[in-house]
Amino acid sequence: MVGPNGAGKSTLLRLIYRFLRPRWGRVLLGGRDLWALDGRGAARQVAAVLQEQPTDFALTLREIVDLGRAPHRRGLSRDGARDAAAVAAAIARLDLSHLADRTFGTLSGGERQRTMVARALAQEPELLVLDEPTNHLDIRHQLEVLDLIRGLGLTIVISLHDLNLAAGLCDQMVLLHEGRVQAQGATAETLHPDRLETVFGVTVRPETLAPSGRGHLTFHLTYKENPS
Ligand SMILES: Nc1ncnc2c1ncn2[C@@H]1O[C@H](COP(=O)(O)OP(=O)(O)OP(=O)(O)O)[C@@H](O)[C@H]1O
Repeated sequence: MVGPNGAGKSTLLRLIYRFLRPRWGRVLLGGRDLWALDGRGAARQVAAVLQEQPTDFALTLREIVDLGRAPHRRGLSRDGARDAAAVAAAIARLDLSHLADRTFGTLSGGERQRTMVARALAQEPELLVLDEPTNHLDIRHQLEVLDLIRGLGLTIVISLHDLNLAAGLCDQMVLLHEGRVQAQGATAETLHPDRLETVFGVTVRPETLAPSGRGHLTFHLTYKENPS
């Protein structure tokens, strides 16, 4: 999902992870209305990694990731070994094992972001919602998180500001503008330069990267006096 600032990306994602209840329409997952499930049932289906991070600064990284197991627990009963294995696997997958006993407050922005992705994975959802997950990440961790996302085998709904990154990652795209769906469908058609120029108010040039030969969009401010 892409669109300019204020287009409604976070709002649409909030509807999908049940933070906002739709005033009309429904959010269907596998044909089932998410609001027909109880909160715990919905949390077993949908996990979210948000731009806002938790303020549980005194908890350790492992404890934060363990919070992802809450929807799988019933009352006081819990399958400790199963939970611990899911938590450890998620932490290892995000390359955070060496930091597992550090308190959240002492982690860098990028380490916190990866912790939140690990918590979402520990939740073992069917659908993962990611709101700008590469914020705070250096280039290596951006590539790693995106690579991880590609390999998860889950349905993922993601908002990204980097249109080239989005084009390389997503099979289907929704382009939002002023609270409405401007276009949706296969990524290449949705991100057509003419449409992007209208929505973002910039000049868009399709270029070809050398030596890979891959397509790449560049963006330029549009000046009336200097059309080049
Ligand atoms: N709780 C709210 N109350 C009133 N207006 C809101 C609320 N949440 C969002 N908005 C408004 O709705 C519009 C869409 O906001 P949203 O956060 O969904 O945009 P976005 O596409 O995620 O933007 P960005 O790229 O800047 O993060 C904005 O104009 C925003 O100010």
